[in-house]
Amino acid sequence: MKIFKFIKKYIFKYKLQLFIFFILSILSWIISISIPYITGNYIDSLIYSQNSSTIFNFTMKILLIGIVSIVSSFIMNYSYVKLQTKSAIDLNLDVLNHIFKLPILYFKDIDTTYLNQRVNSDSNTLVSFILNNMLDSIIKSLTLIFVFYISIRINRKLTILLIPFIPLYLAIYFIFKKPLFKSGHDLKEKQNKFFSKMNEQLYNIKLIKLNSTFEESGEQLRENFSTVLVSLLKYTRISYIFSSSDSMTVTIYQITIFLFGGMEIINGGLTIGQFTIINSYFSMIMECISYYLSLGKSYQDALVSYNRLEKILNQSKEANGDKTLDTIDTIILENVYFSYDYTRNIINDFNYEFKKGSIYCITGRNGTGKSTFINLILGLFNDYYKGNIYYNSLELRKLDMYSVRKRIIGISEQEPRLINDTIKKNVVYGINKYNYGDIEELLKKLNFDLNKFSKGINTSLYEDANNISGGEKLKISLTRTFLKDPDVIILDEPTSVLDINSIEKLKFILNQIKEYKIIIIVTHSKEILDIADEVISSNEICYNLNDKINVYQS
Ligand SMILES: Nc1ncnc2c1ncn2[C@@H]1O[C@H](COP(=O)(O)OP(=O)(O)OP(=O)(O)O)[C@@H](O)[C@H]1O
Repeated sequence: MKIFKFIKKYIFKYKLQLFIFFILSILSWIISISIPYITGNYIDSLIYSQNSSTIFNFTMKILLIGIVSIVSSFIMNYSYVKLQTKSAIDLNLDVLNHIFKLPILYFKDIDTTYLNQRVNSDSNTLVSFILNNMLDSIIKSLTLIFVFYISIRINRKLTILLIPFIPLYLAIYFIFKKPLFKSGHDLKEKQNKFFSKMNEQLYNIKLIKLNSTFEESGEQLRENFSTVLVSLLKYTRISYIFSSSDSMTVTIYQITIFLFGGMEIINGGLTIGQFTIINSYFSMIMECISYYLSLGKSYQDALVSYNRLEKILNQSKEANGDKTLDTIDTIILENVYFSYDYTRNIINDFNYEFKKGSIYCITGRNGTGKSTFINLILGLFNDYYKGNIYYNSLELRKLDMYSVRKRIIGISEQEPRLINDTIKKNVVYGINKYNYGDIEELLKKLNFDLNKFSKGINTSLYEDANNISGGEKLKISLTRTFLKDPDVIILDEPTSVLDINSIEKLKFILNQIKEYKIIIIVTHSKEILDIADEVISSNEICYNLNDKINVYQS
């Protein structure tokens, strides 16, 4: 029931498809349940009346039913596929949307390919489970009632013989419930991890080539696969024992029907037509019961998926306030502390004021917290710091930083990533309003030679392809930052991959625009320090890296 509650909003969104699917499922059920009855009566009328019009009527009926059945099952399947795919993708995107808003440190120990795989397969499993069973479970119950009723009316003794098999089925399900859930869960986890490992190998193709670690990579995959195989075999063993109990029961049923049904015909308690009706209806009863058995199994599979999605959705989103700003004039830090793991402070009682109209350079040794500091003032660590950070007079935790970052902060990262799209799309990524002419002008100002690219600004770029250099990537990211024309500009190591000439161009642009902006630059390079109004050493941010006594606890 909790799975249904969780999924219903995704499938009820597509009411028309759902309606068509339901109506046609019911039609196909009526057809399947009436055919044995019509056939049994046909056999008896052939035996007792020998009238040729009976044959004509029966064949016409079967032809009509056949045509209706073919057309309706096509439309039913078509609606099902549409409904299933759309609902599953909606669920998938909702979960992804939640993941996007989890604290950045959640991703520290998470394999994102694995996570993606997991969300996708779990969303599909859940939607399919509900769609396949929501109506089927009702139809199968109706079938059981209807078929029992007709069978009892035809032959009470034979029908009563079937009843003890029902508790037997239930007992089998309850015995296998836990092992099936556990082995199913284990298998899904291992499969997702294995595929993510495969993906990682392709992602690191350059690293593998440069170090010629082809054999080691293959070996790693094989090792990983062997754990998948162990889980798969265990799951197969348990599933097989579970399903073979089903076939065993079918065999016992059939023996019972043929033995007692045959005797009843000989003794005149059943006509041949009635025997075929009962025989077909008993097969339906078997189908229904084995459906309920497999429902138990697929419910356990769906429960695994539900628990895994719920675990993600129960993760709290990162703190993000609701106040917004139209301009930023100052960023003030008051007694700010930050630690990743509460064993060592990366930022230690830091106080500072950043004002519009100045360029600030943050320098310092590797690993001393410069990038951490940038992430902190951008609002990525809102759940983890102590002290106060004010934008104008509003504390960072109260601000809707999604909106502030989107509109009035521009960031160029140390290792900018590209989206797989054209140069133009990469430059305007995340920017709603821009002037097309400004793009080319900015690229030119940064010494970015568009003529080198076959289709100019419309050339497609790929993050992992080598059709663009590190410096060119950085220039795209810088162009995006300047095109946005934000109040705060943050550049993390902007000069590390730029040539001297391009550094001079960048400095020129920064000096030109600084009057109305707060510009913060993280740098190791001395070449850019001369444009700084203030230089902050990372030692000031964390004045004693080994200070374990003073570690703050949140
Ligand atoms: N997600 C994280 N979890 C735990 N520790 C982290 C995390 N990110 C960074 N650190 C640690 O925090 C310290 C500061 O890292 P940070 O990246 O801020 O340094 P940095 O000054 O920018 O270095 P660099 O000059 O090399 O870019 C490092 O010791 C690093 O190992």
